Amino acid sequence: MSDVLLIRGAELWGPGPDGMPGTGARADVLVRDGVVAEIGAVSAPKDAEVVDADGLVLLPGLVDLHTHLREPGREDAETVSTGSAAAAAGGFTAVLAMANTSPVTDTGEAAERILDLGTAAGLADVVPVGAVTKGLAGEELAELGLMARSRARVRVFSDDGRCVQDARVMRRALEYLRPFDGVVSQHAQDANLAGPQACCHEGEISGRLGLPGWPGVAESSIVARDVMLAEHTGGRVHVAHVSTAASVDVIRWAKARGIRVTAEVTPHHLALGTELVTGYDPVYKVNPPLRPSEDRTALVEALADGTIDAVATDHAPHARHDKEHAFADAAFGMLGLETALSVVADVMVQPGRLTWSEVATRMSVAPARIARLASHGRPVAVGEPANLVLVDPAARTTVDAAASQSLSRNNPWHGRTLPAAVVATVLRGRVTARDGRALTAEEALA
Ligand SMILES: NC(=O)N[C@@H](CC(=O)O)C(=O)O
Ligand SMILES: [Zn+2]
Ligand SMILES: [Zn+2]
Repeated sequence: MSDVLLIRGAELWGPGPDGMPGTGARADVLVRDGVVAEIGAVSAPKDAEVVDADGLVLLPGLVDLHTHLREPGREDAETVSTGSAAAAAGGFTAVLAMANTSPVTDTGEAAERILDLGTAAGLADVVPVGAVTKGLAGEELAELGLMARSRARVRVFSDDGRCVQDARVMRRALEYLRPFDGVVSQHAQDANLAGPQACCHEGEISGRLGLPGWPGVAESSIVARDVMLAEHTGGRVHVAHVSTAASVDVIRWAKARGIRVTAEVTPHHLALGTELVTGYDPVYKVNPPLRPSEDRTALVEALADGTIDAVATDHAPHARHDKEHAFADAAFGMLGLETALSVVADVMVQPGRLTWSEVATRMSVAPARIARLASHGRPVAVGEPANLVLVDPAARTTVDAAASQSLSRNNPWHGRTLPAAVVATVLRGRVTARDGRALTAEEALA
């Protein structure tokens, strides 16, 4: 493969050299040695690989703050390699790998192992998230400082899958992480309000189906507590997978007060409603649960106005033998990496709620800033690392779960037709995926 790449005639919607929002102006982008070398009307050097980008949108490579890659421990559901392939196919150049693996990522060595697995796969920057507490047990702080100072330079810490329930532990984590500029990504859910059997939104539908539910207040009450702890400590809190209107209100209030809080929403919480569980199909079983339309409307508005900073997938692969059970017994979680951009295009761009420039902000610039990733979410400008995604905004694709790059098949979008498609993903100047297929590891590292 050539080390020189010419992307010809793309609409530039990522932030420009001055950091200002992109305007969609058309230009050629020449990439050499992993860096953007020239922008404008560029004649192709004779050794260049040329990608015709007529009618296509060029954005900085997407960054996912919330991915479950399952390695080590559950390589039957996903590996760093297969998850990286799904990421590249979906337009991502960096993913943050959640710590709820087996063993848990709660030491510097464990974090470095994840980093090295990502490097070996070569399809996306795999950035480990560190656990907040040892073994995700919620009691003793994990080796936060050692993870932060390791080669993996961990800045995002989360017990995701579980809430940091103890306010004292949360306070200590926020205090401890301040000098490292770290952030706690909280799975906000009061375990005492939800109950161990909860498996969908608590409301009229859960009552009718006879399924125990999570009330929305189990989430918003923890968000309220955490923003007050962030104010008290001066630390940074990030709310993972926000799912209720009340949580959005708390975040809006906290931001207005100057509290250091950020938030993410998943494509599925924007687009899918609690009524889907009436068919008892476990593909719609996810934590936090799909919510009623009032909540979804508030999430869409908050993502549009920037109260919610980022879209994150919460890509949660599960093997068939864990997912294909009666609703009450199935594992929580759904795939997300390969469909995220199309779902955002469907819910946010097509109805005119976000421009492509704002998509670049919510799916690349903001998540990179929250995770303190220096080489992602950058302006499309000369001298910047060439981490890019090329999107066809006019494409329509019917999702085929069987065609996924993920090892798992728990894809809630199967059979749905979605707008916009990732044409190419570029990581430091190398094409990592074309037309929904990631390169093989050998091709990527060649
Ligand atoms: N989202 C889910 O339903 N499941 C996640 C855990 C989590 O994100 O809380 C998982 O690890 O499977
Ligand atoms: Zn979670
Ligand atoms: Zn998660």
